[in-house]
Amino acid sequence: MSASVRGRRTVDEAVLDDPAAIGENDPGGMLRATASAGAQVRESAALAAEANLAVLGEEGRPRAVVIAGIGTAGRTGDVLATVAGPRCPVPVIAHRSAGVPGWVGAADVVIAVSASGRSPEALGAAEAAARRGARLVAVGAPDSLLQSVAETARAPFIPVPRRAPARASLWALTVPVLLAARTLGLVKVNEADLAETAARLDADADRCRPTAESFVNPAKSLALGLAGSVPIVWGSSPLATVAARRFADTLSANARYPVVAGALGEAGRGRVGLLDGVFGGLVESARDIFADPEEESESDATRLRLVLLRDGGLGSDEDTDEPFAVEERRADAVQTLAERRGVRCDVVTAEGGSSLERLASLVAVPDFASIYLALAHGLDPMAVPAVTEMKELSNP
Ligand SMILES: O=P(O)(O)OC[C@H]1O[C@](O)(CO)[C@@H](O)[C@@H]1O
Repeated sequence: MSASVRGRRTVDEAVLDDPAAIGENDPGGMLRATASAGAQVRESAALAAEANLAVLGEEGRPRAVVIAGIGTAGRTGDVLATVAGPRCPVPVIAHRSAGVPGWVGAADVVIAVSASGRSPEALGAAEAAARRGARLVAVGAPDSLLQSVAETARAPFIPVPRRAPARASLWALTVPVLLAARTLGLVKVNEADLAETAARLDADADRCRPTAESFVNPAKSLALGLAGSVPIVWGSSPLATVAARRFADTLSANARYPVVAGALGEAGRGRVGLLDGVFGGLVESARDIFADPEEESESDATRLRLVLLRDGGLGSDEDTDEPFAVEERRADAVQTLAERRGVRCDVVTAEGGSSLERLASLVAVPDFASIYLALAHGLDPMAVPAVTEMKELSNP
């Protein structure tokens, strides 16, 4: 095994109630970076206001919008698509490979996003957009390659200060993307929505702070519930599904857990079968509820743990693909299924008036939970040796 892989196979719960141990296990300050989510919203809104986004709107409504980027930068495209909603008059497409789709031309807008300002995917897309005469806007680190490509193309650039790793910059990258789309008339995000989203992220960061003990800290208790399990994260609505996929991103990169994540509507037609299987109903039915947990070998068995992200449904039915009642019935049904099989289920329910705030309320606690789960395993949530080695081995 590589010397760079460290950590404990089982969790040490005590670490989570020891702020000093938390600090030692998080030398890069991933918790602090994540707690800046609300500040990121405010800062990026101010930076976007300084950029000349108005030029984007001068040529009117585009034929399509492509958001080009990879990893967290790519996730911002999914956020825009869900905030724009099914009534958005033009297609909003998250594009995750280098360049742009073959059909992109002068009638379209490309938003190239890269936290470092140097991913080949975002750079390739920005260059291709400029070559094809598409309107371009770029979002990423100041003084980066992406900035110079945008400047050469005379395209607006929003300089987002870099916080490594990129996954700690979700909100800093997302807000400029949303505000560019607002200039194009595709989303209705207003100043109050941004302020309320930032306030919600601040409040959740406070509830999830390292000094709040596990029994009052929703992120620590979610993390401990997931310990040793195979998490399944399903979102009840398109918006909740973006949050579910984000949780899979952070659980994988921060805590290094394998995750099944997706939309409950889709999962209900196939993947829900997981609840019946080896890691679901079969292992739970073999559990002897009277056995001493210390001695019971079955307690070591790997189990599923369902995390259901429920959209509070405060948006009007007009803004959703499916009636809210259908999503609610489906979410109730999967909870019943899990209960019947003894599969544990955590539920996070969205709060807030705007879709952006509801999304924030489904992302914040899981973001922190992924970090606490890493810390309880003795893993540094920030430094991921496999990602670094992957880059070393695959770069020419
Ligand atoms: O946003 P960037 O800097 O383009 O990076 C893209 C992705 O690549 C990574 O840096 C991993 O190589 C991720 O952390 C990130 O989301």
